[in-house]
Amino acid sequence: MAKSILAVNAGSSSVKVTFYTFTNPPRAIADAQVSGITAPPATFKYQRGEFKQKEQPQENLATPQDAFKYILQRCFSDPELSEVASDNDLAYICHRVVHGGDNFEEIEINDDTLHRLEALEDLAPLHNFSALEIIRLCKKELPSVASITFFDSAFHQTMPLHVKTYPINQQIAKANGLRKYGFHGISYSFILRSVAQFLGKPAEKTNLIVMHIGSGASICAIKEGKSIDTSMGLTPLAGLPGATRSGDIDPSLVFHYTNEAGKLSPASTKDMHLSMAEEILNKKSGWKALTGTTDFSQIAVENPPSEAHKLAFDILVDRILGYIGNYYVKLGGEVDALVFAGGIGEKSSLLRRILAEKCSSLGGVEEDQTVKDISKGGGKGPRTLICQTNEQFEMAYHIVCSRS
Ligand SMILES: Nc1ncnc2c1ncn2[C@@H]1O[C@H](COP(=O)(O)OP(=O)(O)O)[C@@H](O)[C@H]1O
Ligand SMILES: CC(=O)OP(=O)(O)O
Ligand SMILES: [Mg+2]
Repeated sequence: MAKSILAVNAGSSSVKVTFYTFTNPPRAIADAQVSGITAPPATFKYQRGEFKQKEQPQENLATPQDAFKYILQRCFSDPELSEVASDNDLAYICHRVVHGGDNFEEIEINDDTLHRLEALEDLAPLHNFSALEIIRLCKKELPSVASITFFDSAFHQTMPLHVKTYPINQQIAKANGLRKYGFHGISYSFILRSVAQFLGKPAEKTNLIVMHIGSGASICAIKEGKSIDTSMGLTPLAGLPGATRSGDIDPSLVFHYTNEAGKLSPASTKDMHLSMAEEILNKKSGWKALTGTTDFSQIAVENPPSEAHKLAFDILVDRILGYIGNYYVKLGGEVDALVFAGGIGEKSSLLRRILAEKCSSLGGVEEDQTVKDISKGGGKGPRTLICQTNEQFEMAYHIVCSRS
């Protein structure tokens, strides 16, 4: 039997895993995810063909590594999933790694490349560490299978220099790699291809404003198939707020957070070496700080349970609008579509409706297909689309295209 591809997407609140056939295009054999890692109890969802299952595991799945181990054990022990019962059935494992630094192409993991990626761990504190833990686990538990990493940041390498550059001392910036990188690029790459196909245009002639709104949220301006700007920066903290992230703030806020702030010693968690400020802004801010929940489905409701929930919703709408206006102007008003994606972008019709209403000045802005048209406005202005993004597919597709 032909071997399969295992694609792993460790997000900040979820681990999504899909097994694919080694065919062009890859076909999903089974799909498993653990979501709500930051809002326990976590939920396990499993799909194999027509068979669907959803449950709350007894085990405490508090980290992406726990979630991955659990998923693997569930899939390998499913008697109906005969295609993948052990590492012998796998040709490749693809891993989404959020921060790739100056690596733009996929990388096959060996001791040397793993060390190089370990050097980037601090730059995506909610992501790279977990992805690398999963890679280390695969190396140990599935040693015969090659692990290939794909980088979220690679898609944004086309951003112009004046967009990528922070106006700080350039010697220090260059020596330390301090620039805008941008993330969610595997998702943007999938969305660009799917939406261009849907619109019947070549990707290299397609202009989009894409919103990937999940536990981490970002927006990307795509001109003629290339990223020209995106809201995340050196790290995924910049730009829009998220489940536990502040998004953009005045950087000086850090020095005024407490009277003691200047005196704090760095709080290094055992494995991640985060400074206290980084930890607060990455893990203790966003929806969690405002409302106590990281579950946006409790916030995006017609009658919010508290003023704080309403405020959280209004903040997200306001920040997204700021970027849409910015990118609409940068694209010279030539936008084929505004695209909603990511857990919140795909599922919250309320967020989409409010944003569409507020974007009506752009000329008319408004489920189980990959791309769905929800435009209103009689053909004036950009169309509004929902795209069910699929980072696992994107990685498997690249493997099939480049290695078969
Ligand atoms: N119906 C819904 N309405 C609003 N938000 C939702 C809904 N369903 C899921 N979400 C939110 O989507 C987010 C997860 O998005 P996802 O893109 O899967 O996250 P990750 O960052 O882990 O990849 C969570 O914050 C969850 O609360
Ligand atoms: C980059 C990022 O924030 O990813 P996610 O939304 O999957 O957490
Ligand atoms: Mg994600």
